[in-house]
Amino acid sequence: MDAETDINRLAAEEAFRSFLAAFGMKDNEEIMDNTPRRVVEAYAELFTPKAFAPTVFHNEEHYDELVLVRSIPLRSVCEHHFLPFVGTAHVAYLPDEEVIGLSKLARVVETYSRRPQRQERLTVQVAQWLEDTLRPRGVGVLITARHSCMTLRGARADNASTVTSAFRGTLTTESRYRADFFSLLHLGERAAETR
Ligand SMILES: Nc1nc2c(ncn2[C@@H]2O[C@H](COP(=O)(O)OP(=O)(O)OP(=O)(O)O)[C@@H](O)[C@H]2O)c(=O)[nH]1
Ligand SMILES: [Zn+2]
Repeated sequence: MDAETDINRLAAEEAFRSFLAAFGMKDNEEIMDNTPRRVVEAYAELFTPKAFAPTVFHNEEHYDELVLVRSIPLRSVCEHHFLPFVGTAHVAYLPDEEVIGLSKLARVVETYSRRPQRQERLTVQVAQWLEDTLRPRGVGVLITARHSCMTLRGARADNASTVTSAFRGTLTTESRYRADFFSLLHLGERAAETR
């Protein structure tokens, strides 16, 4: 997957300097001199995906149960307030002819997180990427996240978290695989509780 961010840093810094001035911060030298550069660098980092190759292997063992990578850390920025949302993604698929390098499931979550996002879109993009890249028999993605725009400000709903999911193929059509997906997730939660 290609990295495709093109940022005009100087223009962004100038714009943020104007933003700070409009907030009445003109007299603070440190803020006016250095903060715009730091903020631009911070958002540039948050919005620059790393390119990666989706390594796949022939499924010579005919492995035909779910592969689930649990608890992939997720950090993104909401497109509405440009504030972070942070959480966890669980990504599963039912292989057909090929299996994918496990780390690629974490990398795809990271890639789609590195842009202004909406949790629903991120969830669907990860599921669709896996569907398009691997042509598996099924896909399941579940994301849980806390949005700081609704915990730190606004509604200030401190502990509220949002759960979204996307399914493809057999995870949509066959209840057995959907049930497996959730039971594997819960197994993980119970194991984590006993640690
Ligand atoms: N569906 C969805 N909504 C989101 C996401 N991230 C933030 N939002 C919401 O986007 C909405 C923007 O609503 P507005 O009414 O335009 O903004 P606002 O006045 O700042 O709203 P409040 O947050 O309620 O103060 C808010 O309800 C946010 O909670 C997301 O990933 N998905
Ligand atoms: Zn928001």
